[in-house]
Amino acid sequence: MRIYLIGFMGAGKTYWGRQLGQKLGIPFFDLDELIEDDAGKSVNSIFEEEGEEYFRTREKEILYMVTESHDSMVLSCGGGAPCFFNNIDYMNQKGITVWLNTPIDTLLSRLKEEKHTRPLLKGLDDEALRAYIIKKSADRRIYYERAKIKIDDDNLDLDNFIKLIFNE
Ligand SMILES: Nc1ncnc2c1ncn2[C@@H]1O[C@H](COP(=O)(O)OP(=O)(O)OP(=O)(O)O)[C@@H](O)[C@H]1O
Ligand SMILES: O=C(O)C1=C[C@@H](O)[C@@H](O)[C@H](O)C1
Ligand SMILES: [Mg+2]
Repeated sequence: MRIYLIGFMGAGKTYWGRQLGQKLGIPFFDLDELIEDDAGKSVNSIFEEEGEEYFRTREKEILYMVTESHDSMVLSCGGGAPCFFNNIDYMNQKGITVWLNTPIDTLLSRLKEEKHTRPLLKGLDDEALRAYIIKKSADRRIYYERAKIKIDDDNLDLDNFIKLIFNE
């Protein structure tokens, strides 16, 4: 069983992925962390030094590598991963895709604190950040909504989170 968590930056993919892997007793990976380990530098530095296009190519390659080498895993994807190279179709073929459709206000309050770790958010003040989140999440919706499972509730505990994924 492969579970792919997708959704906007700050949606909670890394937060939930780690807990889910532990609870289900299967390996957990974070795609951004795999890319960082492989490159030996942060996502920020990759964007700065190699550019976004290079990052997206590595993102796809590492998505495929970790998928092909694990029949069972939880993979927390980066916010843009499903939106490039038909990656969402690939993930749908290979496992269960789960979209964390976290409300804009929750995203905003989380991302205000963490702008510096996300290259696409650097330098945005609070108002510009809100506008960016609204626009970019609307643009990306066509990819996110192709997930097999959609989670709208941002106030769940782990057991209820798992029940939603397995339709219990
Ligand atoms: N359900 C939650 N309850 C409390 N805090 C949360 C929850 N989900 C996420 N957070 C916190 O919000 C912040 C952003 O979450 P996280 O890093 O998991 O986002 P992400 O979806 O992985 O984003 P990215 O696409 O940028 O990797 C983190 O500080 C995390 O601890
Ligand atoms: O939403 C995005 O495009 C991104 C999200 C992060 O997880 C990282 O993958 C990177 O900062 C880009
Ligand atoms: Mg993350």
